[in-house]
Amino acid sequence: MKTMRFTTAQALIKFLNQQYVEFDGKQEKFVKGIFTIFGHGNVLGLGQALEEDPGELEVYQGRNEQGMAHAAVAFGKQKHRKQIMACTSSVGPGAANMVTAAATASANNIPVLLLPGDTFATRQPDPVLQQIEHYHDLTVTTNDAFRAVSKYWDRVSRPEQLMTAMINAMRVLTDPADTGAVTIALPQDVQGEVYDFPEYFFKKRVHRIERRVPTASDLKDAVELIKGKKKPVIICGGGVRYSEAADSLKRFAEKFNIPFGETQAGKSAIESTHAYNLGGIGVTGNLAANLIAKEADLVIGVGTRYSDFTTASKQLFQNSEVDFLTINVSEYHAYKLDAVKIVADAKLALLALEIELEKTGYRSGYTHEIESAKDAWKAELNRLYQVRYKDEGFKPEVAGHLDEVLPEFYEKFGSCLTQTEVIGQVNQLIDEDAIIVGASGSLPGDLQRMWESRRPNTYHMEYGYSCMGYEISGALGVKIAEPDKEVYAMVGDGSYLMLHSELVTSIQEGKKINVLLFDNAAFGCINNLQMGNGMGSFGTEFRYRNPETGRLDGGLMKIDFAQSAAGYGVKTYKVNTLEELQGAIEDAKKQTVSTLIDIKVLPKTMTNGYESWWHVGIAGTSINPKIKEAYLNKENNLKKARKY
Ligand SMILES: Cc1ncc(C[n+]2csc(CCOP(=O)(O)OP(=O)(O)O)c2C)c(N)n1
Ligand SMILES: O=C1C[C@@H](O)[C@H](O)[C@@H](O)C1=O
Ligand SMILES: [Mg+2]
Repeated sequence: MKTMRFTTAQALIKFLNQQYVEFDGKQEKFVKGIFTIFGHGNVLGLGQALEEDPGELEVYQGRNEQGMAHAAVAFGKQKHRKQIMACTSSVGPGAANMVTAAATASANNIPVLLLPGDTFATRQPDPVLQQIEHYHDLTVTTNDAFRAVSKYWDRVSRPEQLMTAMINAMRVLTDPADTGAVTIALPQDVQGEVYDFPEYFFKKRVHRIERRVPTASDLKDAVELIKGKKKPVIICGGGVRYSEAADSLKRFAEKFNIPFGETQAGKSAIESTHAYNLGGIGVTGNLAANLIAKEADLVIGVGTRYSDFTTASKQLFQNSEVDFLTINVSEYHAYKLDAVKIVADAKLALLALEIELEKTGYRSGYTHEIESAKDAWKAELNRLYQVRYKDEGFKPEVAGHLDEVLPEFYEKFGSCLTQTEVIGQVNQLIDEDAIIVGASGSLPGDLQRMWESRRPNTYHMEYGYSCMGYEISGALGVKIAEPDKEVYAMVGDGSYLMLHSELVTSIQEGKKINVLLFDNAAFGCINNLQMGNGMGSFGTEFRYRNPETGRLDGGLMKIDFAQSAAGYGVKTYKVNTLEELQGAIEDAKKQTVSTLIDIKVLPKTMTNGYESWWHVGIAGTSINPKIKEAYLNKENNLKKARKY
């Protein structure tokens, strides 16, 4: 047996360079690059290996481990899981910082390879700097925290373990039904230990991403179910994008006269103008999709996990005859809601189902309903585009909570922009093929409802974990994936403050991203949530501590985000009017460096719900009658919801 003498870290880098995926006959390198933040836990092992011979891996320098790992997740998502980035961190806090991003990857089923440094396998110098000593179990380290958020977890305590660890890592990363974060913990001494690896470990490996074929019996059951239904609705989930099944779904919808709603992950698989595209569905869905869903007698979920946001906590579908048909490559998701299942790749399943259903001459019973629902939403959308603060009798979309704050905000910030008019303008002004990136706050709701995707795969929303701080990191990852397109991070002030460190990395790399920062001086959506359920405004507006009350009910905090980002070398703009917004977006397009547009938007001017409900934990008893009322309301809605 021929062997090659390498350290564990050198062998790992050599191995990663030899991994390919094949999808529909097309081969591509699987690992594009690696984000690094070096510390004592990885610099002399993995760092040395990368300095000596990175192969074709592009080596990036992150700013915050969570940020860089989120950039890697966004890269994998935008690449539809056909190519990934790896991330290496030091031991202890560097590793812990990646745990959140691992969770984001696993919640969204997006592949990412995380390589945190670990404490010494030999234990000789213990406790090393940043080691937590668990007196009851010396094998437990910070990296065990990744177990709860990874789809595969391993610790390489001897160099030869690297081989089985990495083969399993690749198995999970390339499995469409079970992909997510893969964490391989690397003790710092082991990274530098030498071993004679068999040459065959480094041979080129091609991992075929198989399209699972639907079975004849699954198809038969599905056809039987559909045949008896008059008002089916399709849910277009993220699986449609990952399986590249958009054309098949379009044809299926057209042929059988079946409308479809979009989840956050599925949105922009098909352009918004398509006659059967109802737009966003669920808690953050629009009027058209939710009206049709309410009446539907069959829900056909394609590549969806049926999250609470998609099903409005299982209360959206009110037709007493409603049944579920699920097409999903994952058996786990297919089993939900007692659905009739086709456990298969979305594209193959839709193609096969089309053939079988066509034989029956099936066509749904819709006549004018799809068009009427779309027209009603179009009229509402036009109204939202034109919500102007200065109009007489102005009432914000989320009215009756903090109406008095609007004049206060206007006076202090000098802006009378509403969030819905800004979104409308941005939608018109940016290029058709530009990609928007979002994750948290009120924007995902507004965008799922209001955003018109003109080109496929231009809507990138992380709403499996809805992790604040993803937006800017994610925009960097998307830009690395699609360098020729303009990328816009759509971010609230709260989320921007939580994490925007990779904005500096975008400057360093010359990877231009555009930040559209919606500053409403609040954790706005959470303020809506608490006040909408009977609470007061508590801990969610950005106000100074008031010495008179001792509470956070002083004046609003006005932050000059543009000025802070300018210090990084970002081209910035301050926007208080629609004219300024237009000018800023046009100018930003001409820039080669990253840009940030600091947009002051009036609180409470985001969209409100349409025909939907969200099950949230409300206090069962309180001295506040409004909370009692909210609790009763919850109980009533719960009666209308499926139990599981
Ligand atoms: C990491 C993380 N922490 C907490 C939350 C809970 N959370 C969701 S939205 C939100 C406030 C977002 O505020 P902002 O970004 O300003 O958006 P807005 O709702 O004001 O539009 C919070 C705290 C979260 N989603 N992610
Ligand atoms: O708690 C939350 C409420 C949602 O409205 C928001 O979009 C999301 O970020 C979140 O975490
Ligand atoms: Mg905010």
